[in-house]
Amino acid sequence: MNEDKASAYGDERLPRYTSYPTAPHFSDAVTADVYARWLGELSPDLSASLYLHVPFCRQMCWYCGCNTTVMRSDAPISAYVAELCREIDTVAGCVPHPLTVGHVHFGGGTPTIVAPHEFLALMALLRRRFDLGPDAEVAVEIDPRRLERPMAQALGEGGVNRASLGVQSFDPLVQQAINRVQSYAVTAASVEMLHEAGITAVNFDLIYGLPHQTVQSCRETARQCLALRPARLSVFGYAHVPSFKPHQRLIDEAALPNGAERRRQAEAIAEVLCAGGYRRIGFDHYALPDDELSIAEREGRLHRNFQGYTSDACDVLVGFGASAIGRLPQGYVQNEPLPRRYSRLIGERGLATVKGYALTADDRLRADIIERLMCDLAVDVGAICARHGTDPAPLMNAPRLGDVVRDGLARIEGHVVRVPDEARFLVRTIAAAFDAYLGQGGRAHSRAV
Ligand SMILES: C=Cc1c2[nH]c(c1C)Cc1[nH]c(c(CCC(=O)O)c1C)Cc1[nH]c(c(C)c1CCC(=O)O)Cc1[nH]c(c(C)c1C=C)C2
Ligand SMILES: C[C@H]1O[C@@H](n2cnc3c(N)ncnc32)[C@H](O)[C@@H]1O
Ligand code: MET
Ligand code: SF4
Repeated sequence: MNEDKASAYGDERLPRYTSYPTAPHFSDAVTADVYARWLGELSPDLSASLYLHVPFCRQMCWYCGCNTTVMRSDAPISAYVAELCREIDTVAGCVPHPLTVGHVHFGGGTPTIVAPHEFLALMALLRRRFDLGPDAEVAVEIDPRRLERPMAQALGEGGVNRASLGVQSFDPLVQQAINRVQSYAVTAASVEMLHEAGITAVNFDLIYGLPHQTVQSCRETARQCLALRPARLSVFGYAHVPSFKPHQRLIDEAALPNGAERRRQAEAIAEVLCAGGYRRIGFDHYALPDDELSIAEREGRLHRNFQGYTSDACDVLVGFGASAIGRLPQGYVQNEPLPRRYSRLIGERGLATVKGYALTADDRLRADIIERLMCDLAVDVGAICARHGTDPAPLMNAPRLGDVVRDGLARIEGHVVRVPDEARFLVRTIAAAFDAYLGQGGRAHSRAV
């Protein structure tokens, strides 16, 4: 792989391909009525997963790119939980039979900001309205700075069996610069509380490319993580997009590492984690060899959804809450992102769909190719085209694919496209060669590395 080319590709702004087409291509043609009809058409043999979004935090981390707002009082949060319940009832009422659910994910924001009894009520409602098997995976995103024992216990009681903790960086200088002070002791105490509640499958989120972060500081954070032995880690490159996340202006741009430094940081974290016994999953996840994500990766059963890499092979993803995205066989739906407008829409109709996308045959083909490439770092375009009953030649002849092959980012054998390990961090670049909408979104994406 040519180093200069690799760094030029790494500086490109590209989608993360958590869906195809990506969210910027959704339109208001998909309304709540369309969603209700799509739900009504679901066949009983489909497996479903649920995503519930809680868009509140007690304090803003300056780097944050998630859909969240600072909420200091509890009353609006309780009101929001009631709206989530109304949405759950409405959706369940639109489906002609109880959906079989294998995975539930609470994301945010900080879902553990709700009161313990509210969380238990939400879980009880989900169990009443859906067919949640005894081995359903229930995962919750957690802010370790705010986790208290009663909530940890409620999570365990409610059936949570996976927790994802925001760690980001253990470096005190970096923590000051991002307005997120969180000692190693606080993180360790959260892990301990979760263990006591019976929740042993833990994920840590880390970020590189933050202000004042260095290769050395990234290595040190990764080493500290090893001591706590989470089953998984997600390692994201800081996406600095102050034009649509204005609080990111509080980040000192002069202290941000450049593209070459970001690449060294990502590689340093990978090196420490792999030396510590973790396997690399896709371009930004790491997992212990006996973790379900590692097993799924080895068996070619890895998938990609809005949370990133997953072993979840669901046919239907139902999203609840402000900004939540759903994926049905017919296409994507997205809820209103602003909590106040979300509340109003739920009050009026019980649904808050404002955008979406009806998939075409060509979208399904490209979505399959991009997902396999993002998950396996290789894709048999010939086999996927055969399944879709179409000719692989136009895809294999895409000019961008020729470019990345010429520059050593991918190899082609017959109709198989393979990404060599040294180009793993650039897999989005190769996936983009199969994206028919590339460059049409008009919105800023984050850097490829
Ligand atoms: C918990 C917070 C979430 C993060 N990302 C998502 C959630 C729920 C999901 C998400 N992120 C983006 C989209 C749009 C469509 C897509 O690319 O597939 C969705 C559904 C895009 C996005 N993510 C970040 C930014 C700045 C953008 C917009 C620009 C772009 O499309 O690239 C930053 C960011 N947010 C999160 C992560 C992990 C991340 C960057 C590494 C959290
Ligand atoms: C859900 C996870 O997303 C990551 N995260 C949140 N905001 C950003 C951003 N701007 N860039 C990269 N990663 C981010 C954090 O690691 C968080 O824990
Ligand atoms: N809000 C939590 C945290 O930052 C979970 C990850 S970010 C959605 O710690
Ligand atoms: S990173 Fe997590 S805790 Fe921080 S503002 Fe974003 S959602 Fe809230």
